[in-house]
Formats: sequence, structure tokens, C-alpha cells
Amino acid sequence: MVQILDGKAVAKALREQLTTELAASGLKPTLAVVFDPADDGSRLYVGMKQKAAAKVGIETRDIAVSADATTESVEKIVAKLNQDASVSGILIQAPLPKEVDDAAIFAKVAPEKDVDGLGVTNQGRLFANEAGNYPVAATPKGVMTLLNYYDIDPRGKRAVVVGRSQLFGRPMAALLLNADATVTVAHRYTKEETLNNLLAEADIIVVGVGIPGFIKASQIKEGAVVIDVGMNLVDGKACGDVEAAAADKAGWLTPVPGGVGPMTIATLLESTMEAALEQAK
Ligand SMILES: Nc1nc2c(c(=O)[nH]1)N[C@@H](CN(C=O)c1ccc(C(=O)N[C@@H](CCC(=O)O)C(=O)O)cc1)CN2
Repeated sequence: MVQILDGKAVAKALREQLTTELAASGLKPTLAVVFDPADDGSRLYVGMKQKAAAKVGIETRDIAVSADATTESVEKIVAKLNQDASVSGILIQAPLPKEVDDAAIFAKVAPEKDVDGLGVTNQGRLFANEAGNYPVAATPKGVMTLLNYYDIDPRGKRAVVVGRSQLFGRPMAALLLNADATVTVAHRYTKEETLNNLLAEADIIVVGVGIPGFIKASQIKEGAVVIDVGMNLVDGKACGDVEAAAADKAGWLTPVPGGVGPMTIATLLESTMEAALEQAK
């Protein structure tokens, strides 16, 4: 019988912990959110982040970029936020308008304010498994929090990460490697037969490719841990990258909605608080 990994419940507990810690600290962090208001998903997700932030005691500052924004114009916005002592953290909500190079903008955020951990300095720290406290991408970090909560230890397990984005796949693979899993990353150029062979032997599958129902129950090993990072909106309804029938094969499964999504938001708030505490030292 599949065990559901309840991201909604774990995220709620994390937010409650953050509320208590922030109140005790006396800090009121400010999270600046740079986003494309023309992107429907971004408007929805930024709204969710702002609402959750307010509840735990974090202020947010909206910076909507215009449809004709360029990489240079957004870099100038980020430069000002880097210099603004009242800003604790900077979030670059992806995707930005099409003319803007998202990765170039991620790289311009001051490492100490890069609360989404997407900049090259913090991604490098993660890849090097550097000790110490530094921001890590919210979705993969939230996945690790979920695995830990349910006592799922990646050490020695065969983990397959499907997707190699800067937002998810690459930091996810690094985190699992740092946790001593045997990690393989599949991507758009992985042959179907290769992917099927990898999945058939995987103890842990983490998928985030943005294709509804991409992973089929038939591909999953009986009893595997299946983490669905899919955050698709189909006719305005949230759905994942794993087909529903996977629940018949998986030993553990994150639901969509109610799994990795809420963990992403709660983890972003956790990283924002951690950045503010570091800056207050
Ligand atoms: N800078 C970033 N950009 C993006 C990220 C990110 O982590 N950092 N992730 C995604 C979108 N995303 C956060 O921004 C996100 C998507 C979905 C959810 C979520 O909680 N979804 C709900 C369902 C929502 C609904 O009901 O429609 C769920 O899964 O329960 C949270 C965050 C891309 N961009």
C-alpha cells in the first residue's frame, strides 16, 4: 500500500516553526520578488509565496518586470536590490520575459541574498558539498526535508533524477550525491530504453520535466520512492509529471497538489529567515 509523502502537512509544520523562530528573533526580513506579471504561473506562485511569507512574519516587495525587459535592464534592478540594506533576500521568479537570460540574472544576485540558491556561487558550494550554511534551491531542499521527515535515507540507494534544470535537477542530483546516494541524471537526450532501464532499478525517482503524466506506473520498480516535482497547470488545475496509476506500484509517493509544491514555498521562507539571521550577526 503506497505511503503518501504529505508535503502540505510537513510544509505547515515548517511554517509554524519559522513563525516561532522569527518572533523569537525579533527580525522582520524583507524578501524582494522579481517576476514577470504576464506569466500566469508566476502570478499565481508569487501570490502564494507572498501570502505564506506574510503569515510567518516575512515582508515581501514586488518588482514586476515589463514585457520589454532585457537582461541588462533586470541586472540593473538586481544591482540596486543587492545594495539595499533593507532587503534580506532576493527571489528571481522563473520564467522571466523571453528576452531575459534567467541564468544570467540568477548569477547577479548577491550570494548572501540568493535565498533561492540558484546563483553560481551557492550552486558551486552545493556541488562541492561545502560545509556551513548557504542557500540551496528551494524545491530540491524541500524534497530532502520531506525524505528526512519520513526517515527515507538516500545513502546507498539508486536514485534517478529526471530533469537537469538549474531550478531542480542539477541541485537535486547534488543533494542526493551529498547524501551518499548513487545518482543518475536523465534528461531530454536520454534514450527511452536507457530511461526505462534506469527507472526499473531505481529505489528513488525524482522527476521534474514539466510533462503531465510523463512517468508511467509500468516504469516504476515495486516499492520505489517516487517524488513528483511536476508543477503543471492543465486547464488551471495542478497536476504532476507522474501518472496517477503510479500509486499502485510506488512504496512512497508525493501527491500533486499537496506534495513538493508546498515544500518549495515553505523552504524558500526558511532560507529567507536563515539569510536574515546570518546578516544580523
Ligand atoms: N525562482 C523560482 N522560480 C520557480 C520555482 C522556484 O522554486 N524558484 N518553482 C516553480 C514554481 N513554483 C514556485 O515558484 C511553485 C509551483 C507550485 C507550487 C504549489 O504549491 N503548487 C500547489 C498547487 C497549486 C494550485 O493549486 O494550482 C501544490 O503543488 O500543492 C509552489 C511553488 C517555477 N518557478
